[in-house]
Amino acid sequence: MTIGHNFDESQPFVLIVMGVSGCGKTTIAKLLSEKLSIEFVEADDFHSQQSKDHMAKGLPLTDEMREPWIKALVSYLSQDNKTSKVLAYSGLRKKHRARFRRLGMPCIFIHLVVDQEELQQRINQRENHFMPSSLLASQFAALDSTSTETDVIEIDAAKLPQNIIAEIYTALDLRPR
Ligand SMILES: Nc1ncnc2c1ncn2[C@@H]1O[C@H](COP(=O)(O)OP(=O)(O)O)[C@@H](O)[C@H]1O
Ligand SMILES: O=C(O)[C@H](O)[C@@H](O)[C@H](O)[C@H](O)COP(=O)(O)O
Repeated sequence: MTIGHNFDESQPFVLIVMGVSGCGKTTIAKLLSEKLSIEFVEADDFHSQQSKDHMAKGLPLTDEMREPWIKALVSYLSQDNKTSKVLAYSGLRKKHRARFRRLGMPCIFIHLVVDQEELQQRINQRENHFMPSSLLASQFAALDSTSTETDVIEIDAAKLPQNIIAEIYTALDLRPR
């Protein structure tokens, strides 16, 4: 999908790299922030210790538990609408994605799509992270489809990071830097 003609990179914007655990949100969002020279925001840094402990035990968050997390994220982003940011955030729930669209800054979602088998391997290889791969099934169960949302670019993310970045650049019609 190409939404480049609706996207003006000369004005402050928020790019939200989303998807289930292990799809590459942090990896791709960090690369984008470096290439675009804009702030990187990691949604995992906004979880309470209680939520992280809960997930580390193999228990999924409920929407009720996600609520303070979403509030903290939206509150952080709404403090500054003058500088662009790239956020790594799972964005599984449609009603939560809608909250970011009300920030008052153009907001584009990049949904990284990877199959469960590949994700399982990635998560098992990842070190120093609270999220176990046993939560993958519940991640897919919580994921509300993005296919009807016109500001979401769905990217097949089972490829090399540099190829994913190239696809995002094409979809958003970003200037090469
Ligand atoms: N495109 C990719 N191909 C292969 N491995 C990847 C890719 N993107 C990320 N990874 C690896 O998969 C693991 C999960 O990536 P991460 O960026 O932490 O995902 P997320 O933030 O979505 O949970 C990490 O070990 C990372 O190095
Ligand atoms: O890097 C990851 O594995 C995910 O980003 C993960 O840490 C995420 O924060 C949780 O999945 C909690 O949120 P959700 O249950 O809403 O995805």
